[in-house]
Amino acid sequence: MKKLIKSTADTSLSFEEYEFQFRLPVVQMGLLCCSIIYIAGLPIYLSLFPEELHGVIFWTELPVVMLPLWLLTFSYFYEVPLLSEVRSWLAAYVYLAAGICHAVFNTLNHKYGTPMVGDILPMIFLFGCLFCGLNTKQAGITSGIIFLSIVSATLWADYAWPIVVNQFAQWLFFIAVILFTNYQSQIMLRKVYDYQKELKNKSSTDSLTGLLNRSALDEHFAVLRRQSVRENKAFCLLIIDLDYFKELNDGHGHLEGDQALVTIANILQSSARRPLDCACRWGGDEFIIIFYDVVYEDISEMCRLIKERLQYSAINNPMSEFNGHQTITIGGILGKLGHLTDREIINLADLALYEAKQEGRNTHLIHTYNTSDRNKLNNAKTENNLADSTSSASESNCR
Ligand SMILES: Nc1nc2c(ncn2[C@@H]2O[C@H](COP(=O)(O)OP(=O)(O)OP(=O)(O)O)[C@@H](O)[C@H]2O)c(=O)[nH]1
Repeated sequence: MKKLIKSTADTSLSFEEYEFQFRLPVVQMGLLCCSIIYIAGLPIYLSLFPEELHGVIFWTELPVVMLPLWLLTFSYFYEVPLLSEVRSWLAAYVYLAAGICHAVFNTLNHKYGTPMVGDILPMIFLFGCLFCGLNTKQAGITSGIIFLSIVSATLWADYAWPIVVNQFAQWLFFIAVILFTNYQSQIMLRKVYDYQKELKNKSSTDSLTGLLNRSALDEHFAVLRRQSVRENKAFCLLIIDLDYFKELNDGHGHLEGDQALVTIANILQSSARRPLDCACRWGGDEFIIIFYDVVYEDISEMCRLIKERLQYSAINNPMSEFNGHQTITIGGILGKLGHLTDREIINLADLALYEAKQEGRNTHLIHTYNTSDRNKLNNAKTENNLADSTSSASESNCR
């Protein structure tokens, strides 16, 4: 059996999971205390009222409250196969059962002189609403039912009115304070969660283009490589470099240069659509895009589409030989790359980019990687470009 994670909550989780992780130590402590009190109280109670070993109170509380409580406590310390929703409903049930048993038995005690069961209700309220991590709605409904059972039992027991009023005021006070605290803690957690998420987004994206930055790419790489090894699937990493970008900056100014970077970033972002695909700004005028579970033909077509879309966006570059349009050069590596390091994969793509630049701009070159030889690149495939058959400059670039 594996112990439940106790580390600080992580914002990649959903809010419900985050809340569960965050409250876990408090819930565990609350449940442990309640379980110990029930266990420790048992011999004391039985030594005071030995006849109860055959009595209704003991034999009702044991299966109805104590065993579920111990099971619940156990499930919060160890990863037993309980769905989190089932665990939450079990908590609501234990709270209800403990509260109703308390109301009924204390009333029986008053009316018929049965043995006392101890005044632990305030603690039960605490454990049910706060420590068991019931959400505010569950806590409100269960507390309301317990309160009604106390009202009915107290009225049925014919307590004197001042006692009844005093008791109701106490329970109402407890319920109000605890529900309010529960609600506030939920709101506070939500704010912390949103804030952490925003911080994480800011620290993982490039402020100019909104694409992932290098550190986010590292995280993505780790997931991607694991998945690629597990599923024995290929993926492709492309490095995209703007051609003569320095000249665009010099000719049209840095603001226009920035706009060109945003345009290409948008094109790349909309090309990486599946969950394990990702687009990232690698730095300066270089971008990385990853496609998971693809074959050479898909990638080749994707490169063609990206270049075509860039051409339609009509960014002008004074140095361009292609109708004055800004162009890009792409180098990539495709294969079952999961066993390589991030650095090795990027170096292989960089090598392809370098070779593509040597051939001339506005091209793409994708190497395919053979897993049988880590040091050898096979089947180098060079492709060409820009499908601008009307441009003589483009034609001269075809190989
Ligand atoms: N506008 C703008 N320019 C940037 C940014 N980051 C880097 N650059 C510029 O990008 C240019 C990159 O120049 P180089 O690495 O020489 O590349 P290049 O001019 O595209 O030449 P080739 O890649 O060989 O075609 C430099 O002039 C940088 O100043 C940015 O965030 N905004």
